Amino acid sequence: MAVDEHYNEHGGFPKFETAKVEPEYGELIEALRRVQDLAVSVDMPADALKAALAQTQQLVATMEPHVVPERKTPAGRVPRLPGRGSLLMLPWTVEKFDADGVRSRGVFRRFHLGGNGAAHGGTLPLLFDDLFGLTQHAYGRPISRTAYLHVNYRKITPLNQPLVVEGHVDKVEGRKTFISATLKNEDGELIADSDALMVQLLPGQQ
Ligand SMILES: CCCCCCCCCC(=O)SCCNC(=O)CCNC(=O)[C@H](O)C(C)(C)COP(=O)(O)OP(=O)(O)OC[C@H]1O[C@@H](n2cnc3c(N)ncnc32)[C@H](O)[C@@H]1OP(=O)(O)O
Repeated sequence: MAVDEHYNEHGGFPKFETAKVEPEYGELIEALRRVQDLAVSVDMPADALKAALAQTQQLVATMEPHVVPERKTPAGRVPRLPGRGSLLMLPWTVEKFDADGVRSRGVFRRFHLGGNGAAHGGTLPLLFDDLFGLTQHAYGRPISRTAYLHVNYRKITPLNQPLVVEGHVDKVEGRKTFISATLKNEDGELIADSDALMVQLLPGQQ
């Protein structure tokens, strides 16, 4: 791989910068994920519901004064944390980040449930799309936008079982980066695969 001569030209994208956070930040994000797990799992009596509502309203009041613009929040900018500290991203951990590919490991959790014990189909493109962004970044390509993303669902995606996703750049043609990835279980069985086209932004493009 040769680092692209236009690497620093990210169209309208600013340069990605990692964030430094207090130790409690990662714990807070994990606690909020646990709340999400519970929110889709519980069936509470009225008094428990009222207590949970009051506590949640209190939490909102604590957090609300600290809202900042997109690139000021550490969410999504702490690579060592699962999901880079973003509540949107799958809470997976990157274990390989090289020009020849990116690998990430984790589980789909209760709050990713679609039905009948399987992860919601829409959570897989989220996993793949984020991996593709990292993959083209690791390859040395400027930050690009996904033009298309195709997923083949080969097997049911289980919850709470360690899985591994791995992607690599297949080819580059001008502004276009073609990337593919597989999602497997720890026995090496293929659960899904995906391929995508990412297009480098032109100056001023968002
Ligand atoms: C470390 C942190 C990393 C963070 C990374 C963040 C990455 C975020 C990735 C995303 O998820 S972005 C969100 C989802 N994607 C979008 O919202 C993209 C919306 N679409 C667009 O903005 C534009 O359509 C796009 C920039 C992708 C392309 O528009 P352009 O007008 O700049 O390009 P154009 O349409 O001229 O296409 C350029 C080339 O790509 C080809 N192309 C574009 N869309 C295509 C498509 N859908 N299928 C096949 N080919 C396509 C097109 O044919 C052409 O090929 P050639 O150069 O060979 O002629």
